[in-house]
Amino acid sequence: MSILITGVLHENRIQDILIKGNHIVSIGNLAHVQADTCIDGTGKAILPSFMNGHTHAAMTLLRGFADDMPLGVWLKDHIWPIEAKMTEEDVYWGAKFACLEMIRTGTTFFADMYWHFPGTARAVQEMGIRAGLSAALFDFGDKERARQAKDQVEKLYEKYASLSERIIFTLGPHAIYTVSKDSLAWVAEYAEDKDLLIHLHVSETSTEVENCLKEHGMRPVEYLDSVGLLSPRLMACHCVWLSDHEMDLLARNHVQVIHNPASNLKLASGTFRYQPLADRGLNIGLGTDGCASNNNLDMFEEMKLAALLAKSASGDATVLPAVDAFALATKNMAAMYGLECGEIREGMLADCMLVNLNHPQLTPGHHLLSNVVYSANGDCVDTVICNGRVLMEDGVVPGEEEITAGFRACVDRLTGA
Ligand SMILES: CSC[C@H]1O[C@@H](n2cnc3c(O)ncnc32)[C@H](O)[C@@H]1O
Ligand SMILES: [Zn+2]
Repeated sequence: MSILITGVLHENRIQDILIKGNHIVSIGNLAHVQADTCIDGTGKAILPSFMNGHTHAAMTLLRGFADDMPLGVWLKDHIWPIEAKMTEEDVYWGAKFACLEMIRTGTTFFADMYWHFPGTARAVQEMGIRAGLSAALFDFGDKERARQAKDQVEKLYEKYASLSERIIFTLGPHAIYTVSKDSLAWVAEYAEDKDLLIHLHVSETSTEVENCLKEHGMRPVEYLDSVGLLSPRLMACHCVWLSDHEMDLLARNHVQVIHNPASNLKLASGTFRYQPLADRGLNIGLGTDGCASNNNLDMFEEMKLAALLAKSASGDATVLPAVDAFALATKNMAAMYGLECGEIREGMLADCMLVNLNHPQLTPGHHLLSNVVYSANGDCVDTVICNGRVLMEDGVVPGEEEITAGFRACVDRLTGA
């Protein structure tokens, strides 16, 4: 199958783009080329689609369910009790609805950590999107729970590690306060053995640091180092409360960091220090976190918040310029997952979006990436392609009504409405 996008803005020039199979094969004047599908790119710009580095997709079910409280209370008193009632079917519809929102707002990859892994995997398969799905692991220090959790991870690995070219299987130990030292060490070994990435919440709140100091006599990143978890395999989410020594440890071990600006702000977790981490050469990506702490999956908003926070935290308006904020959501994430996407170039995977240049928030067009980062939102996205397949054209995602109905039915059942 081939797709020809004609007359689209790419790197300040009007060009044609040819996609064959799942790759971008040619960029230039392609007036002579025939393709199975033709998309008129007039008045549009092509950009790499976004990659959401940390979310819990099915938490769309809990959007607006518990707001305006700190992480500990939010998780223990509100989120975990209702999550305990969720079925695989709920997670499937929650994740499908999340995929719909992501596609509509220009995202074609998400890194997920959630319960009922098969539900999310099924949604990803059906929606045509790409994902890094982590097998969640919790044991709360209980030996029997740890045994069961590891068993479950191994079973999921057997079934999903090579199931689909669009799913990357990863490990998801939740956090140092919910996973025992033995299980964290097991995760490090298993990841090495099976060549897997690890997705973990790290140093999200000051309480996490205080408790770690009390229990282990060291700070969270030092503790992770002692357990053997620091390596380029680790995608450390949040990373809000880091000492200089912890930043050095992350850099020395080439750990990858995911910034979650909206969630950190909403839960008042603290301020991510972008510049000191960037100065150390760390690869930094961007994520929304789940819909119960954001409360949407729009990566445009996330880029803007990341840029504004970095400037404010450093007192320097030159920090995290638009082009770098865009990289957080695209090519930095692609590097993290070893995917050849995140840029529009010949030979790259055909994961891309067309934005509507006539949208007021992209007008006037002095500088496209400035507009994309500081002005636009998901509403500016017109067309989305993932792995060479059109998932949305002219703002239409096929099957949207059915997905919304299935999703609403789950929310009603879950909340007894
Ligand atoms: C094992 S499934 C993931 C688990 O994480 C919870 N969660 C969502 N957002 C956060 C956050 O910001 N910090 C810690 N844990 C979070 C989610 O509700 C699931 O229970
Ligand atoms: Zn999270």
